[in-house]
Amino acid sequence: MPKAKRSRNHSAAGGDARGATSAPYSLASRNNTTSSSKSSSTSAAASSSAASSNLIAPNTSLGQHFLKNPAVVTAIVAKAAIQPTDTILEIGPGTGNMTIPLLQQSKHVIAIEYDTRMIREVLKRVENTNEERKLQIIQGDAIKTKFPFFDVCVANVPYQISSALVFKLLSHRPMFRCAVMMFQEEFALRLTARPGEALYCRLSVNTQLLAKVDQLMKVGRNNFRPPPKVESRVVRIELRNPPPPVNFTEWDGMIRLLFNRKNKTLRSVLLTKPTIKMLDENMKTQRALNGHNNNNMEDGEDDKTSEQIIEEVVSMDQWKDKRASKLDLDDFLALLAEFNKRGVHFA
Ligand SMILES: C[S@@+](CC[C@H](N)C(=O)[O-])C[C@H]1O[C@@H](n2cnc3c(N)ncnc32)[C@H](O)[C@@H]1O
Repeated sequence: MPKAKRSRNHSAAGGDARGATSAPYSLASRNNTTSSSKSSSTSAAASSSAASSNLIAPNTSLGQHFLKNPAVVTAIVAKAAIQPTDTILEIGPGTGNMTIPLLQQSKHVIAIEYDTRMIREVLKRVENTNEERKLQIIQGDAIKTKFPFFDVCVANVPYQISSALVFKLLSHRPMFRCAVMMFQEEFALRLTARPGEALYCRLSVNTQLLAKVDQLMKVGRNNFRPPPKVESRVVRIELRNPPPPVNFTEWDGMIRLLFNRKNKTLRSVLLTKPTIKMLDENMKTQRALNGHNNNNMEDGEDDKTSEQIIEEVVSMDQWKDKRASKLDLDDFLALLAEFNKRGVHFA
């Protein structure tokens, strides 16, 4: 998987600035032409310029490791199960190795690419083909760009933006059908890691709370040009619909705290001075917002400090000596409900 530094150095991109704004590119609009004037073109023409695209010097600081094995491209696109009516969002099309088959199978592809050299290459590959009118390219940083409506997302992106991209997709609305994404192997395995596994982390629980993730295939480093240092994997992400009935800010506040030291007991993570101070402040704010005698709180709870409440909760048989690294989603949901019921809030 691409392992580049997520550089803010715009000149390193070999293109225009990675600005906060993003700009749409489209050959159809640029040339002011319509698809009907391209009727003699074929899909084969789109693929034929693949060889020339391979001459572009990859900028590895932008994670430019291009998929060079057509069988892998075909397999990834097949896993996306694209319908002819679909709008596809492709993040980081690079020289267009996946963009071309995506265009051939869908109604519309919107690609977000940071490097203008890549954009020119993709546009060149579709010029005068049947696919040209179906492609829209937005130049910019995918993390800063507002995503358009889409049915399916396909992406092979640098490792540095993987986490931000997953979180962006998890909160994207309206819900999309699925995202088929290539990641560095370890990152992909974190997404599906289970309690007790070494890679189980905040990313695992947040992702699994909001989505179903399937490991689809392993992709060896030699399928890329240039080969990255590590192996890659392709996963499918499907958002849970409806989403779980939990306040995500509250949830993530607790998960972040517990996974800071996931192998320590809940007691030793939560009963530290800075944590108690923070939870006391949250409690004061909540009490002020709700009125001191909060009807949702159990009798007598509103006189206790957060330290007392934490002490009581982590002493319960259910939570005694438990560590985040071994708890599953249901455990975390029950723990959060217990704290919230007693007036302890993490947001
Ligand atoms: C690993 S290459 C993949 C290229 C192509 N999809 C393929 O599989 O051959 C990643 C692509 O993402 C682009 N990229 C890197 N950071 C980006 C960002 N923040 N936003 C949008 N595109 C980015 C790179 O310029 C590069 O073209």
